[in-house]
Amino acid sequence: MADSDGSKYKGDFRIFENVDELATGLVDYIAEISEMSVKERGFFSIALSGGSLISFMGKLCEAPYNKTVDWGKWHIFWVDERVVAKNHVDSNYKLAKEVLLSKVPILPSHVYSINDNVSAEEAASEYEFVLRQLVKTRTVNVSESNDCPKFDLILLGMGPDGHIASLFPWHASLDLKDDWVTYITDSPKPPPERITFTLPVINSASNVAVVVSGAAKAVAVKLVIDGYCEESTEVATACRLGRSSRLMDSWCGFWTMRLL
Ligand SMILES: O=C1O[C@H](COP(=O)(O)O)[C@@H](O)[C@H](O)[C@H]1O
Repeated sequence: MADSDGSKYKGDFRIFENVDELATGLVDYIAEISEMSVKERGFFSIALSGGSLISFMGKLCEAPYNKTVDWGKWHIFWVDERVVAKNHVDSNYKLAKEVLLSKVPILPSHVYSINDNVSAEEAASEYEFVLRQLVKTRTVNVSESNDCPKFDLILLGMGPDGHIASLFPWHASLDLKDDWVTYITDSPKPPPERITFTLPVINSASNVAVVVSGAAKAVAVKLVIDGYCEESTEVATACRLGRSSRLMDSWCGFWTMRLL
């Protein structure tokens, strides 16, 4: 498997019987990468999406993870965020806070949420500025092949239309090469105003997992799997899917990519 700039990825598909087993598989995977990153770098930088993925992460608040995970070393970011107040029902931050952040000893200063008092454009540019500072101090690692941040782990969900983060099929934001964080004001899924990491940042992470469940997403997952079989393995694949007539009934699992 090779990315467009020649980077190599190793990945696998993990399929589960039900969402409870999916949640266990996911938190085992997260705990393993957290341990490895803390051992190697002294930090664990993780970027979260919103949506159903976050509910699965609730298992991290249970034993043994609540005691074994080195929470003090976690630095938490958002791959994408809706430009709404932090206490708004659509806020990805609010969801993560309720499910995880308020229940484990993560340091508040290690939680990098967006500025919800400014426009989408300003929020994206401020978020990129914050990221640039953290890359300078290597709290977030840097990619060897470009100057992008190299998160230890990026967790993505996927919509039925194949969107990941707030990168929607055929949207111009998919083609951005130099920005790390961008904004959109025309999201096909409400709310319309969002900020999102760009594909170069997502494709530079050490590890990426795309977590998907439900019948509504089966078509999109089938296309991703076909894409993998054809050796087209960028995360971008998921965004460029569109629709297909080849159906699977449902899907419950996640697929991983590890930068070699
Ligand atoms: O709008 C969004 O949707 C996707 C998928 O959400 P899900 O609830 O269908 O799992 C999510 O990954 C993204 O972060 C979010 O902003």
